[in-house]
Amino acid sequence: QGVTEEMLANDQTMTHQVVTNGMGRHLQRYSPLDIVNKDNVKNLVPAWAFSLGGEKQRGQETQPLIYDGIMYITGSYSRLYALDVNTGRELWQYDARLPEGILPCCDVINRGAALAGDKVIFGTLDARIVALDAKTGDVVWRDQIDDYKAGYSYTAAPLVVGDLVITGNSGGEFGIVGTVQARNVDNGDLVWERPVIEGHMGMLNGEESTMTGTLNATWPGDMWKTGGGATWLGGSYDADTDTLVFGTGNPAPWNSHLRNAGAPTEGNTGDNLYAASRIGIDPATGEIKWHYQTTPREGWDYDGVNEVVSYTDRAGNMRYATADRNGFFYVLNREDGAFVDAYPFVKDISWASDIDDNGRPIFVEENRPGDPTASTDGKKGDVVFSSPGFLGGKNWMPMAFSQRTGNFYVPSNEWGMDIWNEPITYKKGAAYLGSGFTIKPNYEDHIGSLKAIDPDTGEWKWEYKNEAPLWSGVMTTAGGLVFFGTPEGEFLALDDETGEVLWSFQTGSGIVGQPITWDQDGEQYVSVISGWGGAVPLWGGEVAKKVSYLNQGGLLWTFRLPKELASAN
Ligand SMILES: O=C(O)c1cc(C(=O)O)c2c(n1)C(=O)C(=O)c1cc(C(=O)O)[nH]c1-2
Repeated sequence: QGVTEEMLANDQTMTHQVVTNGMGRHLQRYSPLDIVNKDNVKNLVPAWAFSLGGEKQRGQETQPLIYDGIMYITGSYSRLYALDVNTGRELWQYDARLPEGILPCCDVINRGAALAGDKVIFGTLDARIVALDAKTGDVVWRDQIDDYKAGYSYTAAPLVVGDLVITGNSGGEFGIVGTVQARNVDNGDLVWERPVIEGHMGMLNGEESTMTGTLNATWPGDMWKTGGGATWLGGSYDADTDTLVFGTGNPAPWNSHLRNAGAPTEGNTGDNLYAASRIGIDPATGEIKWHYQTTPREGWDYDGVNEVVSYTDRAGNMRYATADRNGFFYVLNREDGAFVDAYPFVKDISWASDIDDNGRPIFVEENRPGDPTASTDGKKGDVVFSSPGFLGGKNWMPMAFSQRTGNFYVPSNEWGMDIWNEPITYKKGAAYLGSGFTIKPNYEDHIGSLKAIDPDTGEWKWEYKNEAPLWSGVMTTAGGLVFFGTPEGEFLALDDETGEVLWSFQTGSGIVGQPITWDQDGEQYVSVISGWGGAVPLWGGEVAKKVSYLNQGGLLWTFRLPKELASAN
């Protein structure tokens, strides 16, 4: 029988296993375990470590899953490993053996697998989805999400809801079209496909389905055909409203003047729906139920993919929270995705002065990169400094919510960029940006900034500064702890009320993975993968130079609090 729908639904409270990404479908990354607490966390010790081995040590972003004595992790270059959770020994591994010519934009990473019944399912950089027998690693079924030669790839953890496995796609830098696909989890048959760019037709049970919105209302000419909006971080399922929630990436190309977004015209807003948005989807049909666009008229690569966490606020309202690339932390209504409030979560936002009462940004027009056609040679538009930089006030690394404090713990970065636009035309499989950029730190002593944020008021309760940009997931526990890692290799536990460092461990490489915790035989365990990589070393420019001393790696660390040390001082 294996992993059931009931287990997926109750993952947050079934603390002896971890069967969902996000440690529960609400994506709170909050564990009710308090065996490890503020007093005894200093006694946490390594239980075992596992090396992913070989030369393929890069960007390890996985969140481990645990079921029936087995830990499942994915590794760089589309590999999946099953480990004995007691010893860390490898049981089996699957290597997707990627073809030449894959086009991932932002390193050869993977963020994790999904469990369903007796299968473990993951997506690969050549835009395939593979279902394996969870006990043996044998392939049960395999399917193609899209054409890797056109720039499609896949990096997210798939999502399982009932008898469907649901995936997004990557490739926004190549003018692909963002879609969400639902397959039958038993055999991989496509049930529906939902493009998220206006104008494209969807599919339902093999038939063409309704169009996503009104053709051309927000895009000029036929720019929508290669309009981007990659759904590259995957999504989540809100069972309380029976809604799939997916974020969509930047519209393509980056040069906003080619999409009417620079200067909207009569009858064409240049908002470029549904890029840079969050969308609610009906899991039965793939129809869009609601959308909220975080960055209309996008022009800075502010993908709208960041995770949407479901929670209940202090007044008892059902809310979503999401911390966007654009530097604003948004609160939405879970019933209909409607805008409730927005606050800055980084210090120096310069592209917009605020978000108005309708949830629309108040643009600072002079901080939009200029139109190259207005320049003397037509080749380079005006250079502007915008903050945050294109890698975002926060990128993909997930924040956590604490049911104990009611606060969010947001891994953010304080940086800006010089950015300019250039002419570009679409060519299959070629980068489709029409922009150039240089990321710049906003402060001498830190870029990374973990903030405890009260979602009701937007107040920052405390801030932990880190020299390098933060790129790891965050986890909170009922023991009053906030776990996360740094590119410098430290795995840290902070006090959730003060931000004080209570424990740290040097893992040997930069941490860009996502921690989990579970319990077994009355003891609490914590795991995280270490292995520097992802977008920062590739695209960070000046910042990449600053962190070029950091070593690659690939080690899964598991820590434990031995019973005899739980009460010791
Ligand atoms: O538009 C896209 O399709 C797309 C995909 C990905 C990805 O799949 O990793 C990233 C981005 N964009 C992106 O903009 C970005 O900053 C980024 C960072 C990372 C990473 O893993 O460190 N991936 C991606």
